[in-house]
Amino acid sequence: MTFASNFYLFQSKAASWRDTLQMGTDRTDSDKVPEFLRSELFELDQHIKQLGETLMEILCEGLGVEINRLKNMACSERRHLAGHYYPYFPEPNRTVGTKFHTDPSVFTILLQDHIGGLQVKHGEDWVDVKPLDGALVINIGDILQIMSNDKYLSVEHRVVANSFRKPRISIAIFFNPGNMEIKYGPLPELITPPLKLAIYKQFTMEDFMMKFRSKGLDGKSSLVDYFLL
Ligand SMILES: O=C(O)CCC(=O)C(=O)O
Ligand SMILES: [Fe+2]
Repeated sequence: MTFASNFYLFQSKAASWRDTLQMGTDRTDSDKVPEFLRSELFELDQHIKQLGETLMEILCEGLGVEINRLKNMACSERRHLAGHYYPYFPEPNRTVGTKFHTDPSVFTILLQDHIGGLQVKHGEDWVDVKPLDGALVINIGDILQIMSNDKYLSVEHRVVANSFRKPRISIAIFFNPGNMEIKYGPLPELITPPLKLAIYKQFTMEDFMMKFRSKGLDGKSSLVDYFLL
């Protein structure tokens, strides 16, 4: 479990105006998770896992691959929660809530409250993702972009600094692959030369995490670019 107010506070040009509490929700038995919230977190995680796996089936259907393909590659096995708290900031043009980035995950399930501030890049424009009561936002992440060989593209997004007089709260749950032994990359059944060639190389999650840590939270993925063939 970690608590931080920036991705890399000392390397970033601007500090993100937020505090973030992060924890792996697939390891709620760990003594790193305070005992008083272990059972609630476990219950939340069961629901999230089920929802994530249903989404994976739908995404596999969209790709035209066997519906359990992503699940069988352990894509629902690592679940990581980030609880963000964006305090009121009186000069919203001077910094951001969360700098623009794509999520490195397979995908992310995001719950935002009614304050708003999340934006996605559409062409050259930033478009507000307006809060909708009871709705969850699903962000495609870099790993799914690579596994789908660019059929699904990871979404560039950011959060503007919160100029409302109340704090904004959001909860993101990242789904990450959990198998450290196998290689990830474009699913072979999507590659049918000479018409469809693989765009990315195969890599282990260790390679991927090493690259992610060295890159930081910075713009549209040099992370996916790094794995281009
Ligand atoms: O706070 C939000 O709405 C988005 C947070 C986010 O993009 C992230 O945690 O990766
Ligand atoms: Fe994100």
